[in-house]
This record gives sequence, structure tokens and C-alpha cells, in this order.
Amino acid sequence: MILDLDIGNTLSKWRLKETQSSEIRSRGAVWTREEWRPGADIPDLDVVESVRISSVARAAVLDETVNLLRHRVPHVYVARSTREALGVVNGYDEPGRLGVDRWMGALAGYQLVGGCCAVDCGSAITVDFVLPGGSHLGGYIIPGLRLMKESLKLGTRNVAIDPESEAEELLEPGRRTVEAVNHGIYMAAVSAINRIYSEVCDQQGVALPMLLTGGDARVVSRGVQVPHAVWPDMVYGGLEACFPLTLAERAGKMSGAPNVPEPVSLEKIRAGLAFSMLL
Ligand SMILES: Nc1ncnc2c1ncn2[C@@H]1O[C@H](COP(=O)(O)OP(=O)(O)O)[C@@H](O)[C@H]1O
Ligand SMILES: CC(C)(COP(=O)(O)O)[C@@H](O)C(=O)NCCC(=O)O
Ligand SMILES: [K+]
Repeated sequence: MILDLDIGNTLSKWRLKETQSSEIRSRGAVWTREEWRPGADIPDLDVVESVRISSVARAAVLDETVNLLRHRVPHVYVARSTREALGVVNGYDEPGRLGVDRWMGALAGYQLVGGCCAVDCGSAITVDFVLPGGSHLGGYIIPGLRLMKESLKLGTRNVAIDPESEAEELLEPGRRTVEAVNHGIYMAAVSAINRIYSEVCDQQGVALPMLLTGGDARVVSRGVQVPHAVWPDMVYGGLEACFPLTLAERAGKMSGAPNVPEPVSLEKIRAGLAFSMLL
């Protein structure tokens, strides 16, 4: 069995994947800031022969996790942001400083569709671009929905946006504080993503497919007008591509990879951008 770990600033996500069949057996998440108890929080480590880790938490969290796992599991692979991987050239001046979850997402997106816009809606919302040909341009980091809400300190932090809400409702003016905050941060997130996408496609002269992942991907997806696919396992996809262990992975397959819609034409993107400038 393979244990994949995606340690984010808020949640540490895990999944167990069968080495022979490539099937996902189980999955879960625990709070990153709390003590992580293998055996209690994740299934029995005795069945695990390999672990693959992507972590953006404090270095100490990763060190502790790796130390603990090295005693119990034969193979431990830790992903790092590098200057180049799988045909993608990292756009950062200091490649190692690019969040490794962003790097995994960009690599997975590129492996699936080639040039792309990879969006991760977690503690932070990150928007990364890879051009056809593999040049990673860098990206944008804005606070995620929960961080935006907490920073306002209006006593609304415990009232999360219902992930089942429709975008039309969430984009209306709020009539209570909690609604005004939820609708405001939702508008901020989706309009930033739509705008960033259009600006960069316009600048680069290319319409790119878009992929969305992260804890808030589903609800954000409803407000994003750009054609896109939601891929909850996108960071894991990067781990699979970097450290292929199963037959399917060696053949370039990533679990749960979605069908990605064709982007709209560059002309349409430019027309939309020009129109929004008039308003
Ligand atoms: N059940 C949940 N528990 C915690 N956060 C959730 C949950 N469902 C959605 N979220 C949202 O997802 C975000 C965490 O998403 P995730 O992608 O796991 O973040 P990170 O990778 O930064 O840990 C939270 O900030 C919150 O807005
Ligand atoms: C931007 C991030 C905080 C996003 O992390 P997340 O929201 O997924 O927990 C993370 O990718 C990170 O710590 N990056 C390092 C800084 C950078 O990418 O420039
Ligand atoms: K993120």
C-alpha cells in the first residue's frame, strides 16, 4: 500500500492507494496544527510500503513526520520544488521557495493537459501558470476564504460558507453581517481568479485550460466563469508523476484526473477583459 500525504497549512490530507491495482482504498484529513497520531488518525502503517509527502507546514512538522515514518515504512519520498521537473521549468528566481503544493499542482496539470492555469483554494488561494512548452510563469497568492473571513474579526468566523450554496446567492448583496462577509469574500475570490486568468492569457497570447483544487474548490468552482475542471487529487497527482510506483503511474496515469474542458478562444477572453474595463 502507498500512503500519500498532503500537509497543508490547515489540513493534513492522506489517502491509501493500493500498489497492485492503483485503487484508492481510503482517505481522510486531520488538522495540521494538532499532533498527528499515525495508527489513530490514519490506518495501520504496517500495510504501507511507501509514503509520498508534499508539505508546506513548518519545517518541524515535516521533519517529525519523516522521522516517525522512516522507522516504520521502507520507502519515504519527500517532494521538493526544483528548478525543473517533468518538462516544466520553475518560474521562481529561487525555485526552492515556491510552495511545493503549488509545484505539485503545476506538474500534475502540465502532465494532464500541457500548458495550464492551476488554482488551489486552500488556506491561501494560489493561481499558477504553465505555458505550453513547460515554462512556469510564477503565480499569485491571495488569502483563502477562511483567512479572509478571520482577518475581518467580525465574529463571523464560525459561520462557514455552505459548500452547497449556489453562486448566484453568494454573489448577491448580504443583508446580515455574516452574509455580507461571506458574499464579499466569495466575490473577492472568484473575481480575482477570473481576472487573473484573463490578464495572463491576454499578456501571453494563449488561452489555457484551468484546473481547480483545494478544500474550497467546489464552492469556488460555481462562481468561476472560465471553463475549468475540479481535481481534488491534483497535489497527489504531482506526487504520482514525480514518484511513480504503480504500473498505471509508470504509464503516466494520475488517479481521479478529470476531463478538462477546452478553454474559450483568446478572442473571447480578450473581449471579456476589454468589456470589464469599460464598466
Ligand atoms: N471540512 C472542512 N474542514 C476545514 N476546512 C474546510 C473544510 N471544508 C472546506 N474547508 C475549507 O478548506 C480550506 C482548507 O483547504 P485545504 O485545501 O485543505 O487547505 P490547506 O492545503 O491550506 O490545508 C479551509 O481554509 C476552509 O476554507
Ligand atoms: C502559498 C501557500 C501558503 C499555500 O499553501 P496552502 O494554502 O495550500 O496551505 C504555500 O504554497 C506556501 O507556503 N508557499 C511558499 C511561498 C510561495 O509559494 O511563494
Ligand atoms: K492553497
